[in-house]
Amino acid sequence: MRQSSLVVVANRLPIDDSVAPDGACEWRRSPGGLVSALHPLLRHAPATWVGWAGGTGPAPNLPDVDGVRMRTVPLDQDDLRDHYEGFANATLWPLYHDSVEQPQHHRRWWEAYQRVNQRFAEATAEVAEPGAVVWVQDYHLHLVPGMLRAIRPDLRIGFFLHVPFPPPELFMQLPRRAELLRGMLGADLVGFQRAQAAHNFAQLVAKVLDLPATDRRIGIDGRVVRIGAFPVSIDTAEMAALAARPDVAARARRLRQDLGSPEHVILSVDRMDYTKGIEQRLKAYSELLVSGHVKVRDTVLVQVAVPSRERVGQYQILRERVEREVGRINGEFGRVGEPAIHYLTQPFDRAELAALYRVADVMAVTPLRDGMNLVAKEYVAARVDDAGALLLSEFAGAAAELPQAYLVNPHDLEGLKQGLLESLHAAPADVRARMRAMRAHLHEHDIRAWARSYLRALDETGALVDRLTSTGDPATPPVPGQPDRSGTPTGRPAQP
Ligand SMILES: O=P(O)(O)OC[C@H]1O[C@@H](O)[C@H](O)[C@@H](O)[C@@H]1O
Repeated sequence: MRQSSLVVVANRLPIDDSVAPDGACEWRRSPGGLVSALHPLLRHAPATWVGWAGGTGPAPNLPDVDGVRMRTVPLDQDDLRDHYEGFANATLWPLYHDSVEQPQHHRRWWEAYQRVNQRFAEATAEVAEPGAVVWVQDYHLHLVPGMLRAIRPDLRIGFFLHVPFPPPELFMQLPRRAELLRGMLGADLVGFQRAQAAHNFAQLVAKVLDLPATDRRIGIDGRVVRIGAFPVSIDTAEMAALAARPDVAARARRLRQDLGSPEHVILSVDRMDYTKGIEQRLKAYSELLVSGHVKVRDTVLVQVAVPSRERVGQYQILRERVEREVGRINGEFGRVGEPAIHYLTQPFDRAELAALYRVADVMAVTPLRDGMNLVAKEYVAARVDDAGALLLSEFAGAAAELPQAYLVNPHDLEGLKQGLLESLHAAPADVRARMRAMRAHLHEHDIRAWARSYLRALDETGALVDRLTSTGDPATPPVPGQPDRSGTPTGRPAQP
């Protein structure tokens, strides 16, 4: 078994399968996301990515992807239903997003969650070389740090949560709250998107486990676990380069014509998820049509809603409701060849997405709760022309970093309507100034800065990151507000 000095562990492998022209199955690196973030670091390691390849068959033996080894963890039908669709996405996901849908609790789901986490921990233990750095990602794998430490105490283990971490009042509902917290504390560093989440975690650890905890450090079993905020980001330069391509700019012009050359284009791009506030946004738009503040010929809404977790009941219900509402609005306000809403459920390739971003005068990103929301950041990165208004929910993690967006509370229907109108009719100079400031922020705080700052904080000696970044990639200075190697926050803290 080949072993690696850096191991990333995530529920999904960073690859997609597609069918080659000769009919064979091909695996390709998935565009965007975490893999783009880590790739520049991983390729110098050598590194292994431990994850699920999708589906429920036997684990495929995958080739290295761009120099990164793939270690597949199989899930069977029961694991898929009880671990992924059950405990991860019908218990934790709604609970962590303010319980906007009711979290469900089933003992069978918890058993599957433990079983699958143990499988991930064992696979990781096999591929990590002595003293390796292991970075565990997200809410599907809360127990892995603890389980892994029990097998391999020599490892340096990090855990990062991409979604919000809820306040104690909500988390306390979990029947297995103590086990989940203990699992995370198997790590040396627990990272969150926002400082508030780290605070929630420290409070819970003190309350549920009776351990000494501050917002920075927790003592357990004679060890110190550090906690902190590391807001995740995107590959800003890649998105900007894509959006600046002449073919993408031409495609954007064409899209505008295809939309009927309206005065205003509003765009929303979401996974079909009840946390994204799609229904609230449609209601606001529909009321603006009724009151005549928005007219179909002048303004169009393009709503991309890519189906997600389709076997989970709450997602099925949402899709039906969204589609009924889109149909109603188009029936009532559209005309032949002029729908009020252009509704698309297909996933887009990156170039088409960049063209859509470039055509959007207003990008409406209004989730009810979101760990970060990378679509908001992608839109900003794509606006190389400094145009375009970002309408952003206060409840997206991104709002703390992009205060120049037009911020709204998506639970407040009148406020949402007001925000839409304000961003639609904002003075071009104001729009430009805001966009420029947001682009400058993302230029500095990109995904590489995020990965490096996290790994620096995890690997306190700095040996690993120095080795990874000494091969051509210029070292990035610590990100303001995030811990440096000594765990000391630097510069301006991320806003709450
Ligand atoms: O993996 P899924 O269920 O298709 O969801 C997409 C992503 O949704 C994100 O918001 C989660 O934090 C990721 O971990 C997840 O991969």
